Amino acid sequence: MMETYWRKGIDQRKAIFEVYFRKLPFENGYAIFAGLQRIINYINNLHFTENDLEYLETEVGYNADFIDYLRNFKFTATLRAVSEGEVVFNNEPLIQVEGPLVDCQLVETALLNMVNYQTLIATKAARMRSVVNNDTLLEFGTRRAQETDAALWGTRAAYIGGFDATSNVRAGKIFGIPVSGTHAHALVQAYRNDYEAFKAYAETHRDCVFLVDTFDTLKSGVPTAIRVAKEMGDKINFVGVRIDSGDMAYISKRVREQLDEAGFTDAKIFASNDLDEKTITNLKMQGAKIDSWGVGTKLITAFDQPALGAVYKMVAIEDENGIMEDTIKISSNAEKVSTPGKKQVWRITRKSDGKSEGDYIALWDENPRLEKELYMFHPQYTYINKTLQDFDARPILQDIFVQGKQVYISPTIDEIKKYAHDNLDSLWEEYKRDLNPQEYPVDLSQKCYDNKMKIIHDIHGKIN
Ligand SMILES: Nc1ncnc2c1ncn2[C@@H]1O[C@H](COP(=O)(O)OP(=O)(O)OP(=O)(O)O)[C@@H](O)[C@H]1O
Ligand SMILES: O=P(O)(O)OC[C@H]1O[C@H](OP(=O)(O)OP(=O)(O)O)[C@H](O)[C@@H]1O
Ligand SMILES: O=C(O)c1cccnc1
Repeated sequence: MMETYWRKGIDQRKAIFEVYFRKLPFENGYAIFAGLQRIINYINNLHFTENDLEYLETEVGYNADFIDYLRNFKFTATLRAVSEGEVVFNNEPLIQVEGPLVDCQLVETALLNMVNYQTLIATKAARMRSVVNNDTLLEFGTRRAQETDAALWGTRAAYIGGFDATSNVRAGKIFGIPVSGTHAHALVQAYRNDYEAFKAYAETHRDCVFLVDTFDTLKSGVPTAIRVAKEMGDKINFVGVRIDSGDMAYISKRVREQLDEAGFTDAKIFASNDLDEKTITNLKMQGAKIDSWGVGTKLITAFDQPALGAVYKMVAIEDENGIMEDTIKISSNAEKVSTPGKKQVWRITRKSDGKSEGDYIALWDENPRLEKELYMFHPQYTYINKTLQDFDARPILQDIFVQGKQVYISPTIDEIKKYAHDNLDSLWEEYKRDLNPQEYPVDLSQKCYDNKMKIIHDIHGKIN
């Protein structure tokens, strides 16, 4: 496509594309946006190396003149995005790329790749956070992730979404995420009995969590952990024990009793084994005495919904006279019809308590802050509507790159995590429950809606 645009002389025409997804993942009421930092790294490093060019010329078969064009390629578009940790919804622009058509086109798949995966994992993590309240959540997924890149960036997204720490030390190093972990069954198997294994571990570690289910949790694992903790006394910090199999409600209650009877009332019980938000909720309902949850496979692979369907759609293009024209993709499926025009997403909240009223998607030249009253209506079922007074409107798309230059200063990972947490606070509980949440209003301004209808009408007229 780049070559076509270039040979036909439209590569430098101005275009605008927007990224959005049509359906919230996991039947959740919201998503947590993540992926921007990787996009920033990608755009900052976007160029064709001599090695790339040689491959494109000799193996893929591009002509030398196009190869020269690619050699000189520099990303000069403007990219706007919502912040990482922002609570976001379906059918609203999350990223907007505005600039030469060829630049916008090149980045499509990379942007979608990064946003789709990381937003999915941050959202899954937030669902888990919502069911554990203040318990500790540990990310244990690297061994099951779809390869090492996903483990790293998935861990970062999980931390943004509400996990406390990770067993991926590289992710800890690169992103500044706390690292935490226990030990595996192999350590106990290497010594062939719990006592020698725990003792060896205790002699080489200060903070100790013993894995107690290798042979028999209640008859050997826990009593042995207690014995070693007593023998080592102040030489170690006996953090607790981990259980990784069996009926975790029943076992955790018995483990709690054993620890308490031995005087270790502060010792924590860690649990792992195929956990997700459903199992955790169920274990809590059964009164399981678990303080820390180690979650791997079902988090890092977004097990129950392994893909978020974000798309990249052109919303405006410069015509041969240099005039920007809004453009649309029409479909017989109403959900798949794109919304034309360059847009901003305004988060509307009540002035009195900062609580969410909905998102208001308006054309770029509109400013709902100037309105005394805001009329909001459902973009499909237009009879569902409300008129607001005393509202605040916050534009959530912000400049990240302006004409190819980064203007955005990335927050720290802990600022992003806190942002996600605070953002969720402004959302009503009805949108946050993990089962059958209310639909959050994502509405079009009247002008944006009329523009879309007019363009659909004009196109149908032309075809007919
Ligand atoms: N009380 C419980 N209520 C509901 N689910 C539970 C309960 N206890 C454990 N589970 C879940 O049931 C599943 C048990 O899986 P599975 O039978 O493979 O494990 P296991 O036999 O206990 O251990 P192993 O990993 O050694 O095979 C896990 O997903 C676990 O999280
Ligand atoms: O269950 P997950 O949520 O993926 O959490 C990570 C799992 O990884 C480890 O198991 P391991 O790879 O040793 O295999 P196991 O299932 O046989 O214990 C650990 O003991 C957890 O059970
Ligand atoms: O116990 C742990 O620390 C652990 C287990 C599995 C995967 N990652 C970490």
